[in-house]
Amino acid sequence: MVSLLRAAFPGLQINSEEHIETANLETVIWDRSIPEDIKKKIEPREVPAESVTVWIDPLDATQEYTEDLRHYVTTMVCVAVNGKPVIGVIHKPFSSYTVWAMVDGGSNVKARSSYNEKTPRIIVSRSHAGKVNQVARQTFGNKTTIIPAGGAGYKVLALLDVPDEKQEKADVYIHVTYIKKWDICAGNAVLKALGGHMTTLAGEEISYTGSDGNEGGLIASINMDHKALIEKLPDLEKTAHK
Ligand SMILES: Nc1ncnc2c1ncn2[C@@H]1O[C@H](COP(=O)(O)O)[C@@H](OP(=O)(O)O)[C@H]1O
Ligand SMILES: [Mg+2]
Repeated sequence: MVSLLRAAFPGLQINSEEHIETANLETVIWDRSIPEDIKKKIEPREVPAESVTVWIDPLDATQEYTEDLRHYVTTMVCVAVNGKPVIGVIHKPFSSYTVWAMVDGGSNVKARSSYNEKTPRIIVSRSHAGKVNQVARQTFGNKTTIIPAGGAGYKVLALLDVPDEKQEKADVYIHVTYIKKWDICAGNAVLKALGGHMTTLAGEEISYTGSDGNEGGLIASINMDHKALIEKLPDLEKTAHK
């Protein structure tokens, strides 16, 4: 993917979790043909190459992959323009399922028809949990269901209408520890394109340019009052997280 994008669009800033020496990159040529089903749904837009940052996570849920929990694994690509997430692709390689969405441009996925705002099911990290269980219970009470799961891509898919029997469903995704932008940009773009939100725990938009880390934690929701969710979070948790 890195090689293909570098060859097709020289000059783009491409940040991938996989660090490959440029000299070792096999050149993959893309003929620039876009599948018809996608072409029908998108409006091409021209932007200066300098405004674009691409974030690639070749294997999200690495820890779970090593435990043979393959349903958590995704591969993600995100295109940000001026730091704003615009195109997100989340691919589940082991069920050959792909979600894509473009802000103001179309998608192949939608939100579910209802979400539980009062006692939401919260999906959280199973391997980088930090204090997330405590935060979720403090915010939504002891009755709230906490679903530990692997992968940031998987957890965003849990908020959507995804026809994959191994995909759990949740109402809110919360992460309290440090996380890399290639883990979250695609999910952020998909949610934004569908009218949802992914912000830091303080409610700030995450900028997908510059440094590769997000230190403010994250909360993601769709078809909910996102601002009200943030207001419910304990103040202490809204500050920097490492
Ligand atoms: N504190 C932390 N520091 C660095 N990366 C983190 C992190 N917490 C989560 N991540 C990364 O975010 C992704 C989702 O995490 P989780 O499954 O715990 O929710 C994983 O990506 P990778 O599997 O691509 O490394 C994980 O490594
Ligand atoms: Mg990842």
